[in-house]
Amino acid sequence: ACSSKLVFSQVHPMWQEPLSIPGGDRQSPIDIVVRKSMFDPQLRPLKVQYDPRTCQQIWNNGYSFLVEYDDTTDKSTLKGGPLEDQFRLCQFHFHWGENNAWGSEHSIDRRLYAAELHLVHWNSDKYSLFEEAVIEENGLAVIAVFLKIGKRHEGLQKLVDALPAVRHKDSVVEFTKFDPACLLPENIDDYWTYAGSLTTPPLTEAVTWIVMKQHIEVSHDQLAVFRSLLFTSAEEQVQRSMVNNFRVQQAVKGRTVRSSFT
Ligand SMILES: C[C@H](CNC(=O)c1ccc(S(N)(=O)=O)cc1)Cn1ccc2ccccc21
Ligand SMILES: [Zn+2]
Repeated sequence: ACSSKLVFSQVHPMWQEPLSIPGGDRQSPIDIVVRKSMFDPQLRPLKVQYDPRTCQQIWNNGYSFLVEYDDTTDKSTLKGGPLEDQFRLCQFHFHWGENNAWGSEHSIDRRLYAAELHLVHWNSDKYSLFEEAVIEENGLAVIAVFLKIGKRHEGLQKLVDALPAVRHKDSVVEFTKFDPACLLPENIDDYWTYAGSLTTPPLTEAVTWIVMKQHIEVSHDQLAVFRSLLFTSAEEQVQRSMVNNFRVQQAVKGRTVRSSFT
């Protein structure tokens, strides 16, 4: 689905930032300054209901690898938290660095993590397709979870084992019965939320971001397999490792980041 043309510079950041962005006052990612975030007692607990049977395939689209879900019915849904409507899971993907020192898109008081998981949902109460929702300001909700290097993540291993099959851009492999809830931290009640955008083109300002306070741990070797993926397709002469596929941080521009916890 991501047909947008990306322009790569030799050194990261991964793509040429466009000269102007529609609106441009609610871009993502950002640094979350904890002491400037506002506790909002009206934020409710998140309600996550994922059905592993809706898992379909893994796809290397040249900027990350996506695990895609059947979003033609309300089987894997997200509601509650800052959300007024019900949202449908359509895919999840990650962003990571060339080493463990950086790789996440968001940061907490400037602290970067080795990688960041994005679970992408669209507003199925208001729209009938992802493509419609992606251009609307209340169209998308993305849960972000930081990955820290530590103990091996058993649930992630099934995904890691499938990655060599999608090494090159545009490769797809069947991938079923994966429950993305296994990638969430134990505590999903503590999060920050703010109004933002997609972090890759078309950078549309359609995303309600929900950034988890608690990270998950993955092993060094598991993350190393992410770095064995390639940005380039099998035909290209020069192969380039898929690393540093994160966007540079954007100005907060007067936005308020709310927290669900004190
Ligand atoms: C957006 C879509 C491709 N991009 C995404 O789906 C996407 C999802 C999440 C993130 S992140 N990292 O913020 O979580 C980034 C990109 C394709 N597509 C659909 C309609 C459409 C119109 C113009 C160009 C591309 C278009
Ligand atoms: Zn992302």
